Amino acid sequence: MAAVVLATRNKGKIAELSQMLEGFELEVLGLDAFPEIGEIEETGTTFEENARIKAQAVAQATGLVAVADDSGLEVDAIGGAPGVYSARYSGEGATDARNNAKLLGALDGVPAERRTARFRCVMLACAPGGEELVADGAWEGHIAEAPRGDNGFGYDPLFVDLESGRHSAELTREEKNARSHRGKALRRLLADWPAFWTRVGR
Ligand SMILES: O=c1[nH]c(=O)c2ncn([C@@H]3O[C@H](COP(=O)(O)OP(=O)(O)OP(=O)(O)O)[C@@H](O)[C@H]3O)c2[nH]1
Ligand SMILES: [Mg+2]
Repeated sequence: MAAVVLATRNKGKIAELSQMLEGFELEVLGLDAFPEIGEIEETGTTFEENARIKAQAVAQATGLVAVADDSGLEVDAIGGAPGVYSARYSGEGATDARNNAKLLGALDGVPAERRTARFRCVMLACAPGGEELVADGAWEGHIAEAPRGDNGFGYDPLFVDLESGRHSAELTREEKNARSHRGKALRRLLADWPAFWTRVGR
C-alpha cells in the first residue's frame, strides 16, 4: 500500500487527519516512526511557507511523500493575531491553557460583535523530488468570553462555530472535521491527490 507521512507532532491534528484518511488506500505514518527527525523550526511568515518548510524537511528525511498542516487562529479585534504564532502565542514553553488565557486577556472588554475570528489551515503535500500540492481552508466563528467543552485541542474551548453557535470543543471529531479549516483543506487536497500521485511516480 502507498505510504505517506504526516509532518506534524500535534496529537490533535494527527487524530483529526487520521480519522478523515480512514478508508483511503494509504498507509498513514506519523513522525513518531522517525525519531531521528528533530524539531523543525517554523521560520516562515505565512501558513503556506511554514507548511512547505515542514513538508519538505520530512519528505527529504524519509524519502516518502509528506503532508504538513500549518494552521492558526486569526482574531479580527487584535489585528489577526495570533495567526502563524498561534502555537507559540504565550511565549517560551507555551501551552494550550496559557495561550487561551492570553487570548481572553487580550480581548478583555471587547464586545461580542467585535470578537469575530477564523481558523485557517494550509495543507501541503511534498514529494522527495520537491513536487508539491497545496490546499487551504478557513472556518468562521467568534471568541467566547469563557471556555466550554472538552474535545479537540488548542483554542477549541473558546472558538464558537458561526453556523451552530457551539464551541468547537463541544463538537464530536466528526462534526468538527465536517466544518473545520483542516477538514476543508484536506478534502481539497484529496480532490487533486490522484493526479499528484501519478505525477510524482508513486
Ligand atoms: O483550537 C484549535 N483548533 C484547531 O483545529 C486548530 N488548528 C490550529 N490551531 C492552533 O494553531 C496552532 C497550529 O500551529 P502549527 O500549525 O505550527 O502546529 P503545531 O505547532 O501545533 O504542530 P506542528 O504540526 O507544527 O508539528 C495550534 O497549536 C493551535 O494553537 C488550532 N486550535
Ligand atoms: Mg508548529
